Amino acid sequence: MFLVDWFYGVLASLGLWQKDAKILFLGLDNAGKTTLLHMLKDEVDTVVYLVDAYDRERFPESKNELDGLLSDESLANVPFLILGNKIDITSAASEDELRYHLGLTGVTTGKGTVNLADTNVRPIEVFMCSIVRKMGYGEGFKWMSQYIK
Ligand SMILES: Nc1nc2c(ncn2[C@@H]2O[C@H](COP(=O)(O)OP(=O)(O)OP(=O)(O)O)[C@@H](O)[C@H]2O)c(=O)[nH]1
Repeated sequence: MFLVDWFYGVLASLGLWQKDAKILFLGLDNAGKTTLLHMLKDEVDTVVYLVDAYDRERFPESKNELDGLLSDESLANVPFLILGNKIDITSAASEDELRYHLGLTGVTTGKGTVNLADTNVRPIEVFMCSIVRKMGYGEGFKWMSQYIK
């Protein structure tokens, strides 16, 4: 659902609305994907933020980037799904550890069905996953879907 909305947004902003197209943003590290995505963020209905839960060295960098997104006015009411990936690696960070390093302890809004419609609270939650093992992210997307109109 988020992908559909997101792609429609991207298509509209690129003048490709109602054209039959699937667009993939691909490129190596440092090619500029993130910068381009930042520029397209005004049409965004939800954000999925991926963190490598095994790469502890980059937690501070990941937190900085996340903080920047969370404080971006154009994303003020946008739900954030944080996916802590690579939990198939046994020494990957636990959910609590990841929450701590991302500054999310006590600030997430709750798993399951949580009605935030009449509040000013932005939905934000952490789900741990292993994308290669096809584990965990389904729950995250399900959680997120309740906040997409
Ligand atoms: N162990 C493990 N490795 C994973 C998992 N998901 C992805 N990877 C590996 O992590 C590496 C990076 O994955 P990518 O999908 O290329 O990551 P990316 O975010 O697109 O990276 P950039 O292109 O640099 O922006 C690859 O070697 C993947 O095989 C996972 O669930 N578990």
